[in-house]
Amino acid sequence: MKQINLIIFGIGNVGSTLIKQILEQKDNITDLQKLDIRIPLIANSTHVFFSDALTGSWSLDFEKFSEPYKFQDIIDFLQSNDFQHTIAIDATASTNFVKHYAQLIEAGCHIVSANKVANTLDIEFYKKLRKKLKEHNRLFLYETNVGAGLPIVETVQNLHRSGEKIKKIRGVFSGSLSYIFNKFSESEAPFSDIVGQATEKGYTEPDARDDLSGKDVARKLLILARELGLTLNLQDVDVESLVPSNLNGKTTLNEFKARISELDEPFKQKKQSQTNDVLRYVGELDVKTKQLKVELVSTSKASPLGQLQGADNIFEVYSETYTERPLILQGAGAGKETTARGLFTDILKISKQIAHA
Ligand SMILES: NC(=O)C1=CN([C@@H]2O[C@H](COP(=O)(O)OP(=O)(O)OC[C@H]3O[C@@H](n4cnc5c(N)ncnc54)[C@H](OP(=O)(O)O)[C@@H]3O)[C@@H](O)[C@H]2O)C=CC1
Ligand SMILES: N[C@@H](CC=O)C(=O)O
Repeated sequence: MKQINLIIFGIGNVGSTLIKQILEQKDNITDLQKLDIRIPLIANSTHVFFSDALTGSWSLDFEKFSEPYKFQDIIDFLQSNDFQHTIAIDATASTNFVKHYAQLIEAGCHIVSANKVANTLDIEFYKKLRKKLKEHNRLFLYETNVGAGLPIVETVQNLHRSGEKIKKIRGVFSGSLSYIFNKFSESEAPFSDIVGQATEKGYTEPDARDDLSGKDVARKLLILARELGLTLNLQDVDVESLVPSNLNGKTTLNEFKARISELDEPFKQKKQSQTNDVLRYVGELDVKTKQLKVELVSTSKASPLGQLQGADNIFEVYSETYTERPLILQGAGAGKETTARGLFTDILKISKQIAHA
C-alpha cells in the first residue's frame, strides 16, 4: 500500500476542517482506496507540530507540543525523513509562504493549494513555478482557488485542452459577496452587519478587504484567464472596489473593522435605488478582448444571478458549443467544509496518480 505524507500549512477554517475530514475518512481511504495517508507535520505561521500519527485531539496536541520554526526546519525534516511520496498543502492566504513552493518541490513535494496567491503573482513567477514542477516531475493542483469545491478549474482546463474555444466566463465568483448581497437584498440589516456574518461563517478572506475590494474575484478571473493561455497580470483586471480608497490600504485591518459601518449608508442608498432589481458583484472574462472586469451590477431578481442564495457561486461558460445557452456551474463557492473537501479531492487525485505510477 502506497504511503502518502501530507504536510499541512494553515490550520484555520479550511486547514483544520481538512484534517478533520481526513481523520474521519482514514478507514475508507485505507480499505477502499488502498492508500496509507499520514500527516507527519502541521504548521501555522509561527509553530509546527511533528507527529507520527495525528489523532482527533490534534488541536490540543498542537497547542501543547508545537514549537516555533523557521522554514529551513521543514526542509531539514523532509530531507531527514526522505518520504517516498509527500504532498504539501497550502491552506494559508500568505504571499510569503508561496515563495517557499520551489524549495518544497525541490524537496520532493507535490503541491495542493487553496491559496490563490501563487497563481496570481506576476506571470514570470507563474511560468517559473510550472517549469520547476516539470523539472521535478511534481504536480500542483488548485481546484479550490476558484469556486471552492466547484470543479470550475478542471472544467475550464478540460474544455480548453480538448480544443473547445471558450469565449466568455461570467458570474458571481465570490462566495462571501454572494452571501452579502443576497442577504442584503432581502433584509433590513446594515451592510456591515452582513459582512460580519460572512466573516463569522468563514466565507471571507482573513482580511475581508480582499473580498470587498474585488481583489479575490480579480484573482479568480486571472487564474481562469491564465488557464486559457492569456498571459495577463493582476493589474490588468478592471476592478470596481466596494471599499472607499481611504479605508483600503491606508488603514490597518482593525481600523477597517472599526470603521466598516461607514459603508452602511452608501449601500443603503444603492439598495433603495433598485426598483425590482437586486445587486450582484460580478466577474467577467472576455477571451477575445482579453478584458477582465469585476463590477457591482443590478440584475433582475428572476435572473440566474438574482436567484442566488447562501454563498453560492455561479459560473456561466460561453464557448463555440455553449453559445446561446452557457455551460453553468453553480453551488457553494465558500465555506470551510466545501473547500476542505475540494482540497481532499485534489489530494486523492494526486495520490491516485502516485499509486498507479
Ligand atoms: N474560507 C473559504 O471559504 C475559502 C478559502 N479559500 C482559501 O483558503 C485559504 C485559507 O483560508 P481560511 O482557512 O479561511 O483562513 P484562516 O485565516 O482561517 O487560516 C489561515 C491559516 O494560515 C496560517 N498561516 C498564515 N500564514 C502562514 C505561513 N506563512 N505559514 C504557515 N501558515 C500560515 C494561519 O496561521 P496563523 O494563525 O499563525 O496566522 C492560519 O492557520 C485562503 O487562501 C483562502 O483564500 C479558498 C476557497 C474558499
Ligand atoms: N473569500 C473567498 C473564499 C473562496 O475563495 C470568497 O468569498 O469566495
